[in-house]
Amino acid sequence: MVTSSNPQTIPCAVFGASGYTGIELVWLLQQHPHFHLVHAFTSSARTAESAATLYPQLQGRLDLVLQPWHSDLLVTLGQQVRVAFLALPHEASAEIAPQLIEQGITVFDLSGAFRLRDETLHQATYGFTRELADTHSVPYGIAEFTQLKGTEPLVAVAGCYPTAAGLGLKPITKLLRKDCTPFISAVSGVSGAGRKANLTTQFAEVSLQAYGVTTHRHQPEISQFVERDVVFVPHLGNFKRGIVATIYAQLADDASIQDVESAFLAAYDSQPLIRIAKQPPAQAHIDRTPFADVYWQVQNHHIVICVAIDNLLKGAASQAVQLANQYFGLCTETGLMQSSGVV
Ligand SMILES: NC(=O)C1=CN([C@@H]2O[C@H](COP(=O)(O)OP(=O)(O)OC[C@H]3O[C@@H](n4cnc5c(N)ncnc54)[C@H](OP(=O)(O)O)[C@@H]3O)[C@@H](O)[C@H]2O)C=CC1
Ligand SMILES: CC(=O)N[C@@H](CCC(=O)OP(=O)(O)O)C(=O)O
Repeated sequence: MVTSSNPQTIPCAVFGASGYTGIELVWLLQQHPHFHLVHAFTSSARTAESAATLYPQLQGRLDLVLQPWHSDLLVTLGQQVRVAFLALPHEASAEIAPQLIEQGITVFDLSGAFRLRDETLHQATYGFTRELADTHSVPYGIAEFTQLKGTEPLVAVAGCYPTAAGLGLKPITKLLRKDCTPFISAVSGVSGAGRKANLTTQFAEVSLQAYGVTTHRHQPEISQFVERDVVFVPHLGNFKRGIVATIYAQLADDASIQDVESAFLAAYDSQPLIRIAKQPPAQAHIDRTPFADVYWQVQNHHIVICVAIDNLLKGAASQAVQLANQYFGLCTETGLMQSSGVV
């Protein structure tokens, strides 16, 4: 275990470092007091390139060369690092994670490859199979609700929309009507789709619009976490980063406003990266921060919950670092409070 009185460093690597969540991880880990970034990898399609060539805003602030990943580096990597953060497409994570685990490296995976426990549901959602023997034992990482022993080989970091929806719903699920199906409407900035070129996320094409209605892969993930069916409708908005989610549900007849208040306070009072908001949170409030802002109102037995997060930080990179902090016995917010974002 690493503690602040025992300032040991933990060598780590980032995969997918040229992508949006990967470069955010690199930036967080470079400034972290306990993690030491030994390698940052791109795909094998690239040649070695400085991080500042791909992200000029880092020029003069980060002197780091991103290396193309080749599987012949595996054994050496196993001797060099203790932890790997994977910011890769789902199928690439599914392939690389077991190889890293085999080398004794603990993996924090930001993709959807290991989030759904049920193999049939995973296949129906993602369209590929996983080579991992026991997907049921992989911890699902929403940091405020995940207990890690520090011995798990793999942690499946939650998705961006599921983090927003889960943080809003999880504290009050026991207070809902048994037959209530919560409705989640959420708007994401375009960085949610990653850096690769894509017509639908090109600046001139984006106009606030719902997508994936009834088919989005985050519906089963949210449902698995809150342990009930949900309706989820994501929207793409014409802004760069952030998710603003609005959740509607019906409270049980015997649930009071005080019960709701107590449930949220019990869940979040001692959580430094959750802010109970006094007004509906805006994208600007969480932009480039590791916080989730949570707000609710009850009218009769209707509850509306609003949650805002930065998709690249609390929805991905800073949540992965939070989980890694917890894994190594550090305070959850270590190295995160001053995070500023790259993209
Ligand atoms: N964007 C977001 O808001 C969130 C994303 N996620 C998840 O995080 C992961 C990364 O997303 P994001 O950063 O947006 O994606 P990007 O498209 O921005 O980046 C993908 C990265 O993966 C690398 N890569 C692609 N294929 C391979 C491969 N076969 N082997 C090694 N490296 C490879 C790319 O390298 P190269 O540049 O060389 O092609 C690039 O560095 C995804 O699984 C995504 O679902 C999770 C939460 C939020
Ligand atoms: C705007 C946009 O396209 N968002 C992505 C979700 C972000 C993401 O990469 O999903 P994970 O959090 O599951 O990894 C999508 O709808 O697929």
